[in-house]
Amino acid sequence: MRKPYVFITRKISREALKGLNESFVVNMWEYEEQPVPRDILLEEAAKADALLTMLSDKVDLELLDAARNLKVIANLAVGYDNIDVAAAIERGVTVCNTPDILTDTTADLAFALLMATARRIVEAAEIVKAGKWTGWSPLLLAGHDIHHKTIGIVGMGKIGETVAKRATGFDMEILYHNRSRNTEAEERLGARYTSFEELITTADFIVCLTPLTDETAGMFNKEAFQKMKQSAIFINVSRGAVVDEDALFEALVKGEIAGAGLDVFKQEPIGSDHPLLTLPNVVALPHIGSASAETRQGMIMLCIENIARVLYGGQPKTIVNP
Ligand SMILES: NC(=O)c1ccc[n+]([C@@H]2O[C@H](COP(=O)([O-])OP(=O)(O)OC[C@H]3O[C@@H](n4cnc5c(N)ncnc54)[C@H](O)[C@@H]3O)[C@@H](O)[C@H]2O)c1
Ligand SMILES: O=C(O)[C@H](O)CO
Repeated sequence: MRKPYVFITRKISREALKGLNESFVVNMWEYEEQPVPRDILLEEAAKADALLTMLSDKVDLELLDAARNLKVIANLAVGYDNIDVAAAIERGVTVCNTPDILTDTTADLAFALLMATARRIVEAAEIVKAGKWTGWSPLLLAGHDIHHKTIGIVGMGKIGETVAKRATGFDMEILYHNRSRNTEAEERLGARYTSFEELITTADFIVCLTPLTDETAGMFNKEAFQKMKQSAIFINVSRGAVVDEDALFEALVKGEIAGAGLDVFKQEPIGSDHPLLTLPNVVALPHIGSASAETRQGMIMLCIENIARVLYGGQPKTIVNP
């Protein structure tokens, strides 16, 4: 009998594959930093019973139509905007993601990015390393306070709520906007539900943690930035396409908002000549929200477990139900 074929779209440790190797034929793209080229992905998908994909792999109609044997896609991310989930389900393909396991790690990064942007940590560290620190002075690199300010979280799901928990330690007032009320966060963390409009006009820190959907694409546009306080700091750890980046650049240049901390971009990797990267009040990170060694290892093992479960005819641990 033919052994099921599993294709992994990025290099991961051979050690992690032990659980799959016994029963399945496993192949992987042997590069850690380069995504698998589209033509190879399509060829592999055509043979695969299971794919372990990255958020940079587009799983669209073309791929799904080529993937006649495909039973499961395990995406190494909680976000699954790179996958046409409806089309996959229609073809009987199970789609899995990695929720929960990355929640605390991503919330840590979101809060670290907020702090780095508010307190100008990256700028300050660069000045010291470049030998440009000429001495202490009263307003040298004076940033914005975080404690006792108002944080507004757009997308109060698992990570949003965990960022809110961190904000309580800084005595912050917590506002949130979500598709539905999160009464647990209201009771446990004292968070207050507001409209999107109220949140963006009153918060000192606006943190986006929604998934990327048709509804959220471009939600942070020119109008939204114009409504924010001039002292507001915008943090995005969701997906780049929730932001109109030209509008964000304009808002920063015109002083309509005070700064931005961005872990994600519309085009990844962002070009080194992108206008946003020229601004000192932008802290830009290379999509590292969940990137701790422990969490990434946990995400990989969860994907492998999901693949094995589906190929053995069972239910995955974490399934995407849009
Ligand atoms: N930068 C990173 O490395 C990184 C890491 C993990 C997750 N993420 C992103 O963060 C997102 C959230 O992850 P999560 O685990 O908290 O997911 P989640 O599903 O628990 O939370 C998402 C929340 O967003 C809300 N939401 C959806 N559409 C909305 C809208 N139009 N307006 C307001 N709220 C809306 C949902 O109701 C939900 O509460 C992921 O989808 C992913 O895109 C990024
Ligand atoms: O959606 C996700 O999980 C991130 O973007 C990567 O961890």
